[in-house]
Amino acid sequence: MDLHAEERPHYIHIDQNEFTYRKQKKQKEEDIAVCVCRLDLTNLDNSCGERCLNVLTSTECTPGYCPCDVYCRNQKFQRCGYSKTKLVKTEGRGWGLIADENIKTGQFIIEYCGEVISSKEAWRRFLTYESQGLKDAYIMTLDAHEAIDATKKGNLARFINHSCQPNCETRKWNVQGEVRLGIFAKQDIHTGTELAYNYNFEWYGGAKVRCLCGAASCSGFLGAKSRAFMEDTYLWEDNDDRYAVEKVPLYDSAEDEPSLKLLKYTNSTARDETANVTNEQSDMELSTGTTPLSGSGTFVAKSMDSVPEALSKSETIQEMGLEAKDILHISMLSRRPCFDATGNVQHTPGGTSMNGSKPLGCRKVKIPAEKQVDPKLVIQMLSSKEAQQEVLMYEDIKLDAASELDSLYNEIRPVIEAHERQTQENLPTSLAEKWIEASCAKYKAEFDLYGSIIKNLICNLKSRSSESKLIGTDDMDADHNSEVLTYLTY
Ligand SMILES: C[S@@+](CC[C@H](N)C(=O)[O-])C[C@H]1O[C@@H](n2cnc3c(N)ncnc32)[C@H](O)[C@@H]1O
Repeated sequence: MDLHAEERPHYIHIDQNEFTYRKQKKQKEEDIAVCVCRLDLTNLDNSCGERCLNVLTSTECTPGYCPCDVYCRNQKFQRCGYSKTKLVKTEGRGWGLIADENIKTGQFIIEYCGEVISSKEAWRRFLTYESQGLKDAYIMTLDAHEAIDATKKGNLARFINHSCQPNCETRKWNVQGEVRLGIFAKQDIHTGTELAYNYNFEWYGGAKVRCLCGAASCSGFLGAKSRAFMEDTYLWEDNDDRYAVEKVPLYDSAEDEPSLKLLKYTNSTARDETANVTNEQSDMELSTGTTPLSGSGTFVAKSMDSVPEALSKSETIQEMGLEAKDILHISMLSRRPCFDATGNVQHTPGGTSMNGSKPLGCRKVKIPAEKQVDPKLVIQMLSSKEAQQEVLMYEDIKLDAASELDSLYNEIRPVIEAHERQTQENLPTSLAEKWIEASCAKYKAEFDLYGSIIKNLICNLKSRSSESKLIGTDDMDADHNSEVLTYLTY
């Protein structure tokens, strides 16, 4: 570092996160993800490269368990495999970090290290630092429950400044059971270029810092989309039209984040094709933003980790007419098991981005009604005993699968409650696997039941119409057939 000693910023350098409010997790052997890469000493570039199953799910290989052994290239966080960077003094933005080599798109630059603390503690520290007059803020969100504070202890990543048009981004990786925050290149970066990422969503820095990034699309403030910005009741400076209320950007998490529409479970009649839901309370959404609750009936959670937090909002859930297990069920089944490119947490819901959408709660949502088929009624329409027995058998299997899933939920409940008390234990992989298996079994049972109903109704229809042609009772069967056809249309 080309700095005079007296100018050097004061902080304690650490290479690994420190755990001050809880113990670091010890990964259980059964939870270690082992990839299927093959060590090829003649081509070491293949050792846990971009096609490694762990790399694809943003999980680092665990030393001693990777088939590529010491040649594994997927342990960059653990081995501090950083890009070369240099600390420099910027104009107006304090210290900053520049690239000290050419960096390629997607390249890991550095881990954001600091003290891992609870979100509650993060807010407490943020207010304390602010009251102490600390100008620079160094607390970043890790997940829905935790943050990293690099104010007193950290590494060079703490010097990376914010830009509204950044060349870097944050991504979360799973390293031996802990989530870790890394800074990655969003584009090719030439040596000597300042590194910057967008602090939005992740930053505990308040709304009072004017952004000097100089980008044409600059939002005016640091963390303009952060929770702090939205909640802060700061009195704007007089005669400064950058602080004019109408110029303060409105935050709509749906514009930036993938979201998942949760369909409300309805007991609507089979003839209801769709329901146009304008009632705000019927519009429920899981998205990946950090804002906890925005708008009545809108439910925003950050990640799989947030589901339990989401569940604790029991009032909202009751308003929605949803049971906690329904939410867990839907969210668990709709996750992609990887981190997304925008740096959001692993296992984000795989919904679509909703650019240009109206503010939440005002949108009209077309929700298809769930159609109910009663197998007992279907059985009455079937003339063959075998057909009736087959449908009954599949119905039994479906009921068993549903009750298996319900009882498994009771096993998962303590983990959810632990999350709510913030003494969090992650859901053990074995239990998560059981849940997925039980969910799949239930879907298969439903598929088999409805498949059997369709097949037997069609056979019934065909045999009745050929019989009635033979004995001339076409009209008598017309009513019955139209009833069957109604069911088949469902
Ligand atoms: C994580 S620190 C970055 C390193 C900091 N510049 C330093 O000297 O230690 C975040 C602080 O840097 C400053 N900063 C970062 N990006 C900025 C920007 N685009 N405009 C103005 N200030 C910025 C703000 O004071 C912010 O609280």
